[in-house]
Amino acid sequence: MEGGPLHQLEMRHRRFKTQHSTVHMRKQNAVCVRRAYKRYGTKKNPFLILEGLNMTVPKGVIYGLLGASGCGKTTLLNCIVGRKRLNSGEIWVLGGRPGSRGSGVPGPRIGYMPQEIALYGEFSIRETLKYFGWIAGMNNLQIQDRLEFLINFLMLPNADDMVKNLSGGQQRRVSLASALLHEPELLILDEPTVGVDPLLRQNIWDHLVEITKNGLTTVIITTHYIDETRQAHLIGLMRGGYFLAEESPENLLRQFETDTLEHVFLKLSVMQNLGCQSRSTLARSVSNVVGTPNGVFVNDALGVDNLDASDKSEISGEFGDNTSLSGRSGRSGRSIRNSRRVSPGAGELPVVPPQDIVPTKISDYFLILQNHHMKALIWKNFLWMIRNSPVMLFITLLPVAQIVLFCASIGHDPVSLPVAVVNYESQNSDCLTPLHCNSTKLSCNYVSYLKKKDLILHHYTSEEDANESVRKGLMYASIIIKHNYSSALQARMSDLRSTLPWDIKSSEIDVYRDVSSKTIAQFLQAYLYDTFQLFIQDYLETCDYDRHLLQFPIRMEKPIYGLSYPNFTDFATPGIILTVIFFLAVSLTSGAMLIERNEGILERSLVIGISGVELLTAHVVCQFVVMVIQSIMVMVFAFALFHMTLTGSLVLVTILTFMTGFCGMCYGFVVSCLCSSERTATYVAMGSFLPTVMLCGIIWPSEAMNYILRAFAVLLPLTKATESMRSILQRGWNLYEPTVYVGFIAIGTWIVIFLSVSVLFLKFNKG
Ligand SMILES: Nc1ncnc2c1ncn2[C@@H]1O[C@H](COP(=O)(O)OP(=O)(O)OP(=O)(O)O)[C@@H](O)[C@H]1O
Repeated sequence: MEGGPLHQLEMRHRRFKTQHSTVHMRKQNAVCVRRAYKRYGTKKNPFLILEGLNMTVPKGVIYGLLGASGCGKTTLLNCIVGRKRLNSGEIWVLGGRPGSRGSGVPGPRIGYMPQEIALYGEFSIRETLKYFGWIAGMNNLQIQDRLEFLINFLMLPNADDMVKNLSGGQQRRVSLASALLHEPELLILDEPTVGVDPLLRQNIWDHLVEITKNGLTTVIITTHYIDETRQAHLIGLMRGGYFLAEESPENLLRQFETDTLEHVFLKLSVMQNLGCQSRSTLARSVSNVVGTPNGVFVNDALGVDNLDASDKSEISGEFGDNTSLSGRSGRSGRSIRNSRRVSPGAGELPVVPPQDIVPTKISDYFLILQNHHMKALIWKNFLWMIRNSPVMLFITLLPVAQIVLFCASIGHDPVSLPVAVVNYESQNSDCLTPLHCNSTKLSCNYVSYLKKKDLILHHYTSEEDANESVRKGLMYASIIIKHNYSSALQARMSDLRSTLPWDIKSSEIDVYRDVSSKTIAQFLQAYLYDTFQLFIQDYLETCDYDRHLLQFPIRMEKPIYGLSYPNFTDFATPGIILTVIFFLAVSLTSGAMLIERNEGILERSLVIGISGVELLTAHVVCQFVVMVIQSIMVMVFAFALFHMTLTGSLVLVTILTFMTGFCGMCYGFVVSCLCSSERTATYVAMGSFLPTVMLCGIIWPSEAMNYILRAFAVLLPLTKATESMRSILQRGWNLYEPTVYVGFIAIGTWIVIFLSVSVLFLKFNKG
């Protein structure tokens, strides 16, 4: 350096003084991070990752981001690409704030290679690049050109090889190719050279040097191979939530008088650990005025103490200054903690300058779905379904299988019930004479009526033995008929007024039941009553009486709605159809979303510019097709094959079923937003399935429910929809009936609620 220290100080002071607009300067850089604070955990128990970090990446440089595993490099990159938000501080990327309207970030201006492979194993290399190319707005010809170049350059195998069949290193290279494909302005590569052989690693670096030469492309790269970043123009050494240095590799090596960057990092870390030095002192030891390829100056703290306060804050901001004067208050001389858990309230920051207001056109508000995005997403979703066709076939047929099982197994009258009979009058012998008015073996005639009811009768000789068989669980009931049954019954019927108590008692048939199964016990009771009624009316006719004399004197006329003999299947069918369609849509949607998210492809798609609304819409389109097929098949099986009652409009039933499936899809979106793994999503789906079945009046009338629960159950998505469908099916009601349209309104409201929650979640939940 020329001149004395005073001259140098003067020169530097002048240089700093010329910078008037910090915001303007920040926008000139490819990336500019100022006073970034990022914590995980809760406010009470925070885990601080970025602690007042400043970073400046001028345009057209390769920026090597170095730091120990877990120091927060990926977190920083995620904040830069707009996938995570800082707790405080500012980030400028390509002149705008990530995520702000008109910034283009996230968007195709960025090429992002995350640390994970983040690709679909079932797609070929060509299909993978086609998907990302389409999202970036490339046409097929452009994609093909770049594909050929990247396959050769990255030494990839055949373009039609499936990603899952590639080695780990090859998969990483496909991931790198996806980031390089559309030649973005800013390339963010999280450990691209892991598992790559040294020759190819060198080629990759050469390529990065090549593409940054014209100053139009900027690269931020993280790596664990510290010495490979010698080819970077700038290196940021990250430790303890901020940068120990942000310099060119040559300067770091020169200042530390060492041959390897590893040693530089080691020395800086040791110095930081000494803790007695302020960060400005630390930086003073390592920094000097350094020219970057674009002539941008970095990290010079020398002489800044002589500047006035306003200058200091500008300098610390503008120069990616890791001496961070503005963020230094209260931290000077503090040693880095081994555990970076900090007390609540740490990290109070100066006010961040206001964000520029980007003028928005009205058309921006209508441009929610971009054609090339939708084309790529829908194509990708259908391709995924085709590649997973066995699973998709299973999922598509599952509702049909369930409705078939339901129709075949639920709601029918139980048959072949074993019953013990002790007939003391006929001694269990077969009836030799038909029913007639003077019969002395009426009991035997009644027993033959019971046989017609498809009961399996077992004859016993004593009441004790018959009851014992019930006690042992062999029979559902024992029927005991007394010695003089016929004469007692005839006496009872001939003169009601003077019937003796003895005859009343003897004309009764005693039944001992096992009522542990309420349904069976009720059916058996009904069988015995019905059979006896038929028997006694037939008997009356043989004695020339009107058979209606012994009919229960309340007459059930033909029902206004429903069948004369209503069955449980008809009652439960609407709820079962809606529940099956709803919950299969939940599991299909949440599963697809979680696979997309957990395989990392979602993150990647969002960084390249896909919006939450586009993502949801594409899933809705693809899964709606599946749901429509499922619903149509379910209805064909329920109404055409199993002849479930359908008196109303099939169109209304179909629309309601589609809406319910759509509502299930939207709930699936919410579940996938709230759950981090498929296992948790399965628990949530299962956890909501049973309450829905129990509370929505599907298997038992809601009128029988506890009144508080009933008030709550009314609000659930399927309660009103089930009532509505039941009314269409059984009563033949139309849409103008309140019960019917309330069901539609209820399910529509839930669709809006679930969709809004999902869209808001995708929009705002960033880290
Ligand atoms: N979502 C999260 N919730 C809580 N802690 C997290 C979360 N993501 C990351 N962390 C923690 O933050 C720290 C920094 O993680 P990050 O992935 O940014 O580190 P890194 O420097 O990229 O590490 P590596 O080089 O190993 O990839 C780690 O201790 C990690 O466990």
